[in-house]
Amino acid sequence: MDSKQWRIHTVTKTNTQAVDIEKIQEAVKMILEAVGEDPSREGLLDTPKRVSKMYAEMFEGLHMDPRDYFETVFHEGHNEVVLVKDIPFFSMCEHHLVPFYGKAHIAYIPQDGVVAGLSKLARTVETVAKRPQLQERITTTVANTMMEMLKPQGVYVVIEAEHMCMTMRGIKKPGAKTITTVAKGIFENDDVKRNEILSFIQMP
Ligand SMILES: Nc1nc2c(ncn2[C@@H]2O[C@H](COP(=O)(O)OP(=O)(O)OP(=O)(O)O)[C@@H](O)[C@H]2O)c(=O)[nH]1
Ligand SMILES: [Zn+2]
Repeated sequence: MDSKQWRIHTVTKTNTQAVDIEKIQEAVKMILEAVGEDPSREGLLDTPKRVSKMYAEMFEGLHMDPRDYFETVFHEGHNEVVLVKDIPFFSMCEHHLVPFYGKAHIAYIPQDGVVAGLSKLARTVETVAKRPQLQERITTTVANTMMEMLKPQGVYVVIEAEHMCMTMRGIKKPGAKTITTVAKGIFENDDVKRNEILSFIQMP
């Protein structure tokens, strides 16, 4: 691969990865031609470039590791529920490459009082969502990352989303919501605790 074909796309302060911008541009041009458009008409001239930048941004999570966010933790002696709810996210369905979007809710119960910075939960969702994805996999990856890095007593992740592949094409059911949950640790067998979290999530 000619090194000029690769542009460095900075995704974090410490982690840089190459995204093949030129290849995305060629592919977008080919798609435009294939659907019967003229990529050389004025309005479309910069479209491959714009789309390549957009894809680099929308898929930047491929080059990031959400585990990095849990390198800093706090010993606060708090061993009760922590819930960050209504975390908005946008992702791309890996089957159709169209968006799905919604809200993630992450609850955990710390072990030995070890808590994470609240923003790190939202950062984890953001990073994992910015990959070609399935909703189930986002839910599981967020839960597994928290369990591995924070070693809490338990994690409960709830994600609700609308999939554009069910809205604008195919079955065309706008408004249909998909809810996925993953319960780990103490939440696995404790429906009282899970219901407590669900009631907090439903609070306005
Ligand atoms: N489980 C799961 N399925 C998804 C997700 N996003 C999209 N899908 C589904 O992926 C499936 C792909 O089905 P296929 O039959 O291979 O593709 P298709 O012919 O385009 O399917 P239709 O959408 O039914 O027209 C569809 O049923 C989508 O609704 C997701 O996050 N999780
Ligand atoms: Zn889809």
